[in-house]
Amino acid sequence: MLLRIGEVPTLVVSSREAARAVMKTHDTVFATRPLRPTMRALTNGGRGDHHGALRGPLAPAPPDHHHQAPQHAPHPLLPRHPRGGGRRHAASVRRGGGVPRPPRGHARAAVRAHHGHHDARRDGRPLQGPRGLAAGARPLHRALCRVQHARPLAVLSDRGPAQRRDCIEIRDTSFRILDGIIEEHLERMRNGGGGEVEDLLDVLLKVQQDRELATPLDRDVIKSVITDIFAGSETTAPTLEWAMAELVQNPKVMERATAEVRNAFAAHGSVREDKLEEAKLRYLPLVIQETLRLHTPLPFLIPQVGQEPCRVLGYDVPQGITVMVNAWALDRDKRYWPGDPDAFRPERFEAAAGGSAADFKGADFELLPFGSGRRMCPGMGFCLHKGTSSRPLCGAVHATVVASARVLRRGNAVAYGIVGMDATML
Ligand code: HEM
Repeated sequence: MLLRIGEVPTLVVSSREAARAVMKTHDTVFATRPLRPTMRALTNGGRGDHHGALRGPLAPAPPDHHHQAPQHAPHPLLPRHPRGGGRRHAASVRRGGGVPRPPRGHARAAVRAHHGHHDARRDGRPLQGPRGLAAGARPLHRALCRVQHARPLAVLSDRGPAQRRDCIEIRDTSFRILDGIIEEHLERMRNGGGGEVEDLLDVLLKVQQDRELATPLDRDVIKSVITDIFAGSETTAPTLEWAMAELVQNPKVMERATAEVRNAFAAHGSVREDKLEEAKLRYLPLVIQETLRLHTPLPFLIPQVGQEPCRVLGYDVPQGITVMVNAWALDRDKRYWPGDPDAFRPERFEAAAGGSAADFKGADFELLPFGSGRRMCPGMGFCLHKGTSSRPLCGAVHATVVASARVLRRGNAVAYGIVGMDATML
């Protein structure tokens, strides 16, 4: 379907075949995000992306960047891609070889960083070390929220100079706060770190000082990476909320999930995140998968733009056209989800009972909560927790749903949902 959004010709893709054509067959043609003037203002010219640090959620990358991206070199801050060893991660590479895996602590620091700003009680503290939210984190959080709110409009349209001025002000505010925090960190590092806990920014600054990086991380890139990681909570948090809401509204699903969790953790007396793997949960991952299907946080994924003319399912697609994959429609299409696509039914993924074998890792084009291809979500690995079942668990989401089963037992679901959601994402 061809739409005009304002003056932007936009191709909307709503079938599995068309999604495969765009995201797999012509992956390199559509590997770029549109960068209109408003988005350019908000993202400082899309800089976070051009340097291949952590791909910017709504920022474009030149296609050659993706062509050159090494196939097996995940970024030091990103966990490996669960299928394909990180091949989709655009990465900064050392000259003459792939990036060695960082010590485990670095990955943990990065993961914690993503969630830490939500709650000082947890030990995340992404940018503030052990001082938690004491100094600049609250203003930073506010500033980054403004960035997140400005992004969807900026990626879709240009509404003129006033919108651009707003975006520049929003960007400058967040960058100014980040500059202050970076200076504090550098000062601390110069003084030997004072034995404080290493956080995400420490990791980034250390990577920056690695002179062998072929694509250097400059300060603007670091600021963009941090902004991007915060953006990840815009998808994780609603997924959690929907998982809770569906559990509350579907007592049978709740009963089965709760029974599984109680049973698995009976020996421990309480739910423990560090025991998730050995708990061998099988039903709860299906609850999360069904939540991602029915409430996919980015219903049109993130727009891409064609770099050269091509043919998609026999149709000529001109260069420069914006493409949006309608994941929302795919998720509700009776061809792929027979019978009751609107119903919340985790059992539909029970392969042993004849259910769908589709998963959300980008190979099944009817289920694309994390997208697919070169621009697939690089944060998926942050959310995944490799379970012992054949399906991956969604780590952050999973841990919260598990924890909620405990709280729900006390009949406190709503209070938990409202008060505790962000605080317990990890
Ligand atoms: C439930 C959790 C999440 C969902 C459902 C999700 C979904 C998505 C989707 C659909 C895309 C666009 C993919 C495409 O166009 O093919 C995307 C891109 C992206 N996501 Fe996520 N995401 C999640 C969590 C995260 C987290 C935790 C992070 C960061 C730590 C993150 C960072 C990014 C980035 C940087 C991009 C842009 C990739 C690019 O443009 O190349 N996401 N995400």
